[in-house]
Amino acid sequence: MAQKSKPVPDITKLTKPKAKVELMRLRLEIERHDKAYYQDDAPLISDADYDALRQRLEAIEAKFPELVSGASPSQKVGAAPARGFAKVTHKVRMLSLGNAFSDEEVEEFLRRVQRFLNLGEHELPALVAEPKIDGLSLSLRYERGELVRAATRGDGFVGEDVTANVRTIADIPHRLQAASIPEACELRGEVYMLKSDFLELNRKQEEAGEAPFANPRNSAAGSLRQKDVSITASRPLRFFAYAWGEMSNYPMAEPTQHAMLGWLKEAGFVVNPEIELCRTVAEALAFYRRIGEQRASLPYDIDGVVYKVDRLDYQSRLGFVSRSPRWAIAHKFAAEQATTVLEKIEIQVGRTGALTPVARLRPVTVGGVVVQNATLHNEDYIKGIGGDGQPLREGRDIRVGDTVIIQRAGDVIPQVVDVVLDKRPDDAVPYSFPQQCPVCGSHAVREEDEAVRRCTGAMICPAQAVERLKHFVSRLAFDIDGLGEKQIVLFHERGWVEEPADIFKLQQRNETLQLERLEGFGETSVRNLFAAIDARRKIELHRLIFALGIRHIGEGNAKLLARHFGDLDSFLATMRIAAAAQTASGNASEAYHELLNIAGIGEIVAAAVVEFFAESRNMRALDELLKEIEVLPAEQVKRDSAVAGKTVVFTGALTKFTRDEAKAAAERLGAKVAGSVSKKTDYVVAGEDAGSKLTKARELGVAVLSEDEWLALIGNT
Ligand SMILES: NC(=O)c1ccc[n+]([C@@H]2O[C@H](COP(=O)([O-])OP(=O)(O)OC[C@H]3O[C@@H](n4cnc5c(N)ncnc54)[C@H](O)[C@@H]3O)[C@@H](O)[C@H]2O)c1
Ligand SMILES: [Zn+2]
Repeated sequence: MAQKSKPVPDITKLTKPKAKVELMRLRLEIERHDKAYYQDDAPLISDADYDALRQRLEAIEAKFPELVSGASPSQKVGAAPARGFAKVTHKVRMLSLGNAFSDEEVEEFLRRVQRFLNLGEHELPALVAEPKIDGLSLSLRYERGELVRAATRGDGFVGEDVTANVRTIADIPHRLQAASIPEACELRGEVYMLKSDFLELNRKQEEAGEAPFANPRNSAAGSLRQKDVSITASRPLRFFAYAWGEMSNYPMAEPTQHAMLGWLKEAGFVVNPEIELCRTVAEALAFYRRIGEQRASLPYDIDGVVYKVDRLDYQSRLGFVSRSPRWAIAHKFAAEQATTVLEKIEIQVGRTGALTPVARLRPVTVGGVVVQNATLHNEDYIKGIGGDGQPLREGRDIRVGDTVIIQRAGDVIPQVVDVVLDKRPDDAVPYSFPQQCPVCGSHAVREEDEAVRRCTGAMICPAQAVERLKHFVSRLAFDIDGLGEKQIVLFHERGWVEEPADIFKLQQRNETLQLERLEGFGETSVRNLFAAIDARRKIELHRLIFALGIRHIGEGNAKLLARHFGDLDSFLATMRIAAAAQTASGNASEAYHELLNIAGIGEIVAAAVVEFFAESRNMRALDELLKEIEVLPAEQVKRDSAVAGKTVVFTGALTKFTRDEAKAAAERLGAKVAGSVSKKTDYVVAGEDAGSKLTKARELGVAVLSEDEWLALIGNT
């Protein structure tokens, strides 16, 4: 069923120049999705939509083979290793797999194999049929039986070094067990996560306020590719072994795919228990159907079946073409779909204020699972507009009462993919997306080029409250000793702190609240907490601005605003004028232009600031807060200091001051503090054990100062 159709040029009518342009467009789009999927573990589209892009590219290349270049996605595997990982060059390249979507394509694959090997029409090579696990492939190098290195596939040539992470996976032996062990071997397979473990992990992620993963595959990839190994260790990763790369010698006289699987098991690996050796195409296809029926009830996600020629001598004769072996093929499953009625559209407000539409469905079974809710992504998706502004579903919109097609494709979260127009009730009306947050009533806005509409009630929206309050007390904001995330969650749960001003009213209300009665809060700690809160009743302007939780206002922008306006009154006065002049089509006030003219503040940031102040609910909460605190004017930057206008990088362990102090002092003197060394850097201040930044500074000839030299330079000895 066509789930998505864009007005893309018809392939049969493409001229060569047009095809060239279209190939370029597809290549860029596929590369963008490859990066999101392989490097960031956060796909932007479903696998089915991604596969459709690739199929289109391949169809055009088949028509114009002379346009195939080495840069085409049809010639490449995965994506280059992400930054931050050491690189490992694979001794034997790691490949992808060709795809078959029908029985005919599988039969065609076998005929190709027979022709290539010069076999007779009835001489069918045996095939090993394996479930295609939806995880990420991993290569494990063993020397004299010891695990020495583990790497991801990367772009097939070079992968990411994940040795330390892999040592935390129980399914992967540190030492091989088998009777016969090659001197050196590289064993391969799939890292994956059980569906149940994935759901549990996502539940915990949500509780901790982290973004949930889209599906078990991304969750496994994201968990393995962690710089902090203890995070990997805490994730329930598993591994199926099914392949190998370099083998100094085979552990058996007549190696075959199935014998090697037996040996992998003997060596201590988990081998998938469903795998079967098939003698005929009929047997292979029967395996595909059986596994297809079991798919929903298997504890892990699979997206097809892989058939591999069993004899290894055949495998090596067959070799590979561009990105996949000739001796294997992946027979993919269709996405699981079902039809049901959309009963209601509800809007959920996320912790960051994003309004997400969710379809409430008449319950229906999709691939063995009862589905009652499905995502509708965003406002445009409901209207029938895609991320690129082009029509989706030929422009069909989605309405309450519609009969809809829903799909689960590798993704655990089902989605509504299409509408059956013939069944649309006569009285169905286009859905109108709320312009107000359903939780707090604040106006909700969409930024230019953003699909998401967000609640602007940053200071008061209950859906966002906990996140905002945590932000309010965070280190760069109010930074109150003894009032961390844990206490905020607790106070919020009890209804004691709903908005920032409440924090400053705790002491006054304590006769009724009686904080000292809470577990873990003695009299002393409560007294200390109140003292710490009092100490923050005087706060610098930039900390206050940062603490408000305005979208796009991080520490840097908060400082720009604070320095520009100098004190709270002039900041607020300008904001009020700008907010009053805010209209749907823009803002013509001088106040808004003043904001825009601040170096470093762009349109998106300026608009977000004004939206915040245009919401009266925020203003009320801010006024409440201001009754409790005194805001100190911004320290004026010295323009005549020795380091004014210079760019400084601090590196290594500093002993005379903390990083934050160093940064604040430098900025007060008009210097810019950067995170990395470049030609534009004026000074590198190196503490103890300074590493690559120091090396880079020397290479580039940037002045390197000790802490004392720095203090002397800024006249602070
Ligand atoms: N949604 C997106 O944006 C997006 C982007 C990129 C890729 N993808 C998805 O990723 C997949 C393409 O990735 P690919 O190039 O790795 O190809 P592939 O997943 O189709 O096939 C190759 C991979 O299959 C895996 N595999 C699992 N079980 C196996 C077995 N028993 N034997 C051999 N291999 C087995 C291996 O990891 C191997 O690398 C597609 O499903 C595609 O939809 C999605
Ligand atoms: Zn809200």
